[in-house]
Amino acid sequence: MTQRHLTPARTASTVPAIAISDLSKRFRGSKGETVQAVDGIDLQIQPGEVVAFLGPNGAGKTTTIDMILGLTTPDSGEVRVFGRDPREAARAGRIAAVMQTGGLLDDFTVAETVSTVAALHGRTADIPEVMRRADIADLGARKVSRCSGGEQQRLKFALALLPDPDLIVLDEPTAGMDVESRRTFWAAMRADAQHGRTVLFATHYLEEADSFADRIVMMASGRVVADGSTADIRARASRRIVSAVLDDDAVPGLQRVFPDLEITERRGGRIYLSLENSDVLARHLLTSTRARDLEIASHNLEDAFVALTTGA
Ligand SMILES: Nc1ncnc2c1ncn2[C@@H]1O[C@H](COP(=O)(O)OP(=O)(O)OP(=O)(O)O)[C@@H](O)[C@H]1O
Repeated sequence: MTQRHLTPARTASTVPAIAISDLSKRFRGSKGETVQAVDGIDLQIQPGEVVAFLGPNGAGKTTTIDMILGLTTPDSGEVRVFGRDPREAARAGRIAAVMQTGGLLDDFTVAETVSTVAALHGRTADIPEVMRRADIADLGARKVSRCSGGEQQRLKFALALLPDPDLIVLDEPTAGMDVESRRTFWAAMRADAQHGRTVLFATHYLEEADSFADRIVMMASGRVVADGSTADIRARASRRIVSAVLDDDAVPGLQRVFPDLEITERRGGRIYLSLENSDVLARHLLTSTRARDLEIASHNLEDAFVALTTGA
């Protein structure tokens, strides 16, 4: 008997898992106004990366994900998934999604749900392994309606694994779950990603992005406001913020001296600045500019997130 097994390790490929160029999408708001949900983003995700899309409500994460899945058509720009049109990639079983809501039938048991979808994909031989990977092997007899939110999401994760996709996209898969369920969900997902599957997930939780992603892409107001390895973003977040009362006309000079300088905020005549070496910046401000009332404050991850995503 021939059986297809879930691929244990994927071969490296030079084609990006996701290639997004100058992607935009507008909607008509409830009062007839134009909402620029996604505003010209560029992004490449390589095979095997585990990437978190992090951003506040309305940042454009879901709209971007919908375009990656081929559920929404861009107004302009392009999305390619493994070099193909997203719908073609989905038809070829290369991409699967775990969405926040919907998609399950309450009256089915967990096992019935998995077998029905497995039959559709011709993958019934993989059922035990998929259930084990999604950590639902002990829940087979339970009705979907009796499963907790976390168990239902793990079931959806199992269904997403059935076509053995190269890319899994999860849109806030743990929204509303308690800490323990979130941990179990991500442990299952993380173990699976170690086999080389590419994973893109949207989340509001910094801590989740930090624990489970190799790379964080922060979105705000339809734009990518930060993109780096989890370690980079953490380093940026742990930078100190130097603030001072400073005349506006001194700012261009500062930017010439420190090309990497970030202006994180201007409030009440005070300017808030971030540079990798805050000592050098503070010394320069005090000795070479008319800056006064200088303060240096440390920046936690939450503050960094707010500073980066408010587009300051
Ligand atoms: N179908 C639609 N019609 C009108 N406006 C929409 C539609 N879909 C999204 N928007 C708007 O586009 C913007 C981006 O929404 P999107 O859902 O992509 O953000 P998000 O980052 O996923 O937010 P959340 O974390 O709340 O899910 C928001 O202002 C939203 O109200």
